[in-house]
Amino acid sequence: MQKINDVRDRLIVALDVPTVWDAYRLVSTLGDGVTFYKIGYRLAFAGGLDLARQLVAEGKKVFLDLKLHDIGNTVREGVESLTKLGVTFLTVHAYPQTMRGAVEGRGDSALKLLAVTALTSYDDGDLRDAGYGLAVRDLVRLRAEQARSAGIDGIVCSAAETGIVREVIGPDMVIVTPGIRPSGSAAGDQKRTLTPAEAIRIGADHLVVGRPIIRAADPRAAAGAVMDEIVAAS
Ligand SMILES: O=C(O)c1cc(=O)[nH]c(=O)n1[C@@H]1O[C@H](COP(=O)(O)O)[C@@H](O)[C@H]1O
Repeated sequence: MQKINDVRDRLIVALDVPTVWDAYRLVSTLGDGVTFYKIGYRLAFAGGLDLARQLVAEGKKVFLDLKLHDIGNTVREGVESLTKLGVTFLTVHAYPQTMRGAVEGRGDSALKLLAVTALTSYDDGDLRDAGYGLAVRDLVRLRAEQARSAGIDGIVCSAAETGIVREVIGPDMVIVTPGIRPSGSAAGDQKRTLTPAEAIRIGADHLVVGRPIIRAADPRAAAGAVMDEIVAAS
């Protein structure tokens, strides 16, 4: 498992809010208890890249979740541009050409690339509908192997696959798990979910949590409860 010096870094809160203003309000509500934020489609397309720079300047860690996927050359050039933002993580889809392009673009910068294996909203039936002949666990395993060969830094998967992924990637790559649901919270569109405590016990390095925190009546208390679970299970 990766060495994480500050246990707070194990929780990544997804800033899936409509505006930079909403994001700032949330970051200020959550305060020092949350050190790591994810910026995805919603904010990235609404001023989120400048926000990423700003959060980094304020000492927060940022996971830029752009899930890049294109021909290798285009991915390489896009990743090269993104190395200048100072963010910690960037996602690409775990297709071999895409991952190789991304690794070239990352070069020896500090940016860490995460490969998204099988989205946590997918089950075996959804993969079949998308034209795949593999079950979720087999696809995750294959993509984790390909990510390791390509020189990717970490894997995004459901916490339920942490065991098989760790077996494939060894101790040095990081495992980041969305689809986290504290007990009693609504799954929404997520199909492969685990609780924060289960995810940590099974060996996930970082947990991504969005709606259970950002849509809670009291986001600070919700984040605190997730963090308490993480600390107790660590
Ligand atoms: O790459 C991701 O972060 C990601 C991969 C995945 O397989 N599943 C997944 O839910 N995510 C992201 O993780 C976050 C989960 O949010 P909630 O379902 O609201 O907790 C969203 O921002 C998703 O875009």
